[in-house]
Amino acid sequence: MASKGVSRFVEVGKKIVAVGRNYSEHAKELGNAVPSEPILFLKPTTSYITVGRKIELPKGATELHHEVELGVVIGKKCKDISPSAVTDHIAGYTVALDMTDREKQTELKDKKLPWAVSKGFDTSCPVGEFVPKSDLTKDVQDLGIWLKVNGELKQNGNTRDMLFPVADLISHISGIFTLEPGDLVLTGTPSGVGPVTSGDVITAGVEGCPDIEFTVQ
Ligand SMILES: O=C(O)/C=C/C(=O)CC(=O)C(=O)O
Ligand SMILES: [Mg+2]
Repeated sequence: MASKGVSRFVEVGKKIVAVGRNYSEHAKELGNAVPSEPILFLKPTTSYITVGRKIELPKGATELHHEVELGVVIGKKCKDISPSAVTDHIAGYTVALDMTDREKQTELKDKKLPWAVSKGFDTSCPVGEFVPKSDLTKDVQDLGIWLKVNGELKQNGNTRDMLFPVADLISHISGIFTLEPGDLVLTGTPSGVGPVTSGDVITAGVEGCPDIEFTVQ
């Protein structure tokens, strides 16, 4: 468990819950309406990799997209908790990528099918070092969040622009899925998502967390 400080990396618990379209500019750049409640999906824990591993292109993928996200690591069981109780249930934070096979996702969306295949393939959830919440000196809703591909800035946002802030998200999720210690919540990506290909180097950061670097195999 990350909260026990065994590893400097996040050691993901039983699940990764991801939030979609949580920044209006990102919802709009993909031609989607701004949601009226959080859109949730799950990524398998086998999608999780830490620094040193490579992101693998899923078989047949022609449009693998980067999405940088603030990751929230759960510290205490959350079931039906109120927004005001959320901070007490968080262990800490990390930088995460929600790698997405965008062509596959579009195909699935068109057929009104779930996104799992496009979001949950092996290596689709690169994650950085664990930052205990006590080490984050800034407001979690005022953190710069950015991503570069081969040194070129592609995403540059701020967590203040989340449609549903972390406290509301975790409270909402806890009414549906019980969150357990070590579970990781990906809080959505700001605008600027785009393709990467074999050999590309992705660097990304969230203010207050160590930057990450991953190469696409
Ligand atoms: O609806 C779409 O076309 C795409 C949505 C996403 O990929 C959602 C996210 O994962 C996100 O906003 O972070
Ligand atoms: Mg995402």
